[in-house]
Amino acid sequence: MPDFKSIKLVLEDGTVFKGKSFGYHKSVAGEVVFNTAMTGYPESLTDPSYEGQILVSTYPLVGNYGVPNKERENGILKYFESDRIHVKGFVISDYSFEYSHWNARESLGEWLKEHKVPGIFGVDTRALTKILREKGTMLGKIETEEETVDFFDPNKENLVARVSTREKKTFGNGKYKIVLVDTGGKYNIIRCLLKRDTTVTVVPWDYDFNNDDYDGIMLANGPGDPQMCDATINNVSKALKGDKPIFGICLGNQLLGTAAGGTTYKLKYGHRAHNHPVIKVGTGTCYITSQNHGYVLDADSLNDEWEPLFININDNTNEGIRHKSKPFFSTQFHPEASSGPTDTEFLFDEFINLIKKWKGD
Ligand SMILES: NC(=O)CC[C@H](N)C(=O)O
Repeated sequence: MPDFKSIKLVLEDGTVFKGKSFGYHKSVAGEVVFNTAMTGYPESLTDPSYEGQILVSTYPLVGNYGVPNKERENGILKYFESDRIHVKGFVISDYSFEYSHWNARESLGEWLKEHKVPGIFGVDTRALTKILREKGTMLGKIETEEETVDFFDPNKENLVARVSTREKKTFGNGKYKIVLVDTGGKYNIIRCLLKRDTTVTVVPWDYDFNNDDYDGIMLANGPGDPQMCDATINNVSKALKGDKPIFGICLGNQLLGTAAGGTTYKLKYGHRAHNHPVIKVGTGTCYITSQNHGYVLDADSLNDEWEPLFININDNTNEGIRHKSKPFFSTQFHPEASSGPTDTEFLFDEFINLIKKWKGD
C-alpha cells in the first residue's frame, strides 16, 4: 500500500478523528453531515446542495466502482449531477485502492485531487455519525499537519448565489416550455424533464421569470438556508397569483412553502439517504425516497389554501405540499433520485399532466 499522509477531522465540540489523506491534500472547514446510502458517491459529491458541507459516508466501503466517464448528452454530463464536486471534503471509513466498473475512468482519489477536494479515510464513520445524531449537525474541519484553518459556517452565506447559473440556458426542443429556477439544481431534474417532451430554460436563482413565455415552473434543489433565497421567494410569490403549474423539489419545496407564507426550520441532523419512507397523505401508500436536506418546511405554518402532500414516517416531518385548487405542488424528497430509488419519478408525469390540463391539450 502506498504511503498516505496523515490528516484529521476536527469537530467543533473538540472531537478529533485521525485518518489518512486520499484526495487533494489541504485543510478545509464546513458543516459536517452524514449520508447513510450504500452507493452514489459520484452523484452526491457533484450535488450542488452539498456546497459548503463536509460529507461523511456511513457505508464503510467507498471508491470500489471508481468514477464514471465525462460523456455529455443534451449538453450536460451524463453520469454526474453538475460540472464540479461541491462537497468541501469527503470522510470515509475504508477506501478501495482498486476499483472496477464498466464505466469507470479514474479512481475516487484521482477525481478528488483533480477538483482540489480533500478526502480522509480510516475514520470510524459510524461512531462519528452517532456523535452527530446525538449532538446534531456540527461545524468541522479537515486539517493537514501543515495547515490550520478556522471553523466556518456555510449557512451564513448565500450559497445558492454561488452555485446558480449566471445566464439563461436552454436544453431540449420539446413541446412544453419549462422554466427551471436554478438554485443549484441537479442535472437529473433536467434529464427527467427532457424525457417528457419539454424545452427546459434554466434561469439564475434571482431571475424574474414571470413575464416570460412558459408553461410550467420547476423549482430546483439547492444548498444552504432557504431563507437566503429572498429573490426567488419574491418571484415565486408573484407566480402564485397566476395559475401556471409549479413543481418544487427539496429546496423548491421550502421556497414554495415560504412564498405561500409558511416558515422553515433546521432539523437536528437532516435526512440524507436512499431509504426515507414517506406516506402520501390520505392514502396508505408509502414510497421509499432519496433525500438530502437539513432544513424542513413547517406545514402547520401554511394557510388553509394548502395541504400536506407527503409526510416522513420516521419523524413525521413534512415531505411535500400542494395547493388545494391550483396546480402547485412540491416534494421535500428527490423524485429525480440520482442517486437513489426511482419509485417517485412518476411525479414528473403528474407535473406534465397538470401542464397539459392547463394548456387544454
Ligand atoms: N437538496 C436540497 O435542496 C436541500 C435544501 C436545503 N439546502 C436543505 O438543506 O434543507
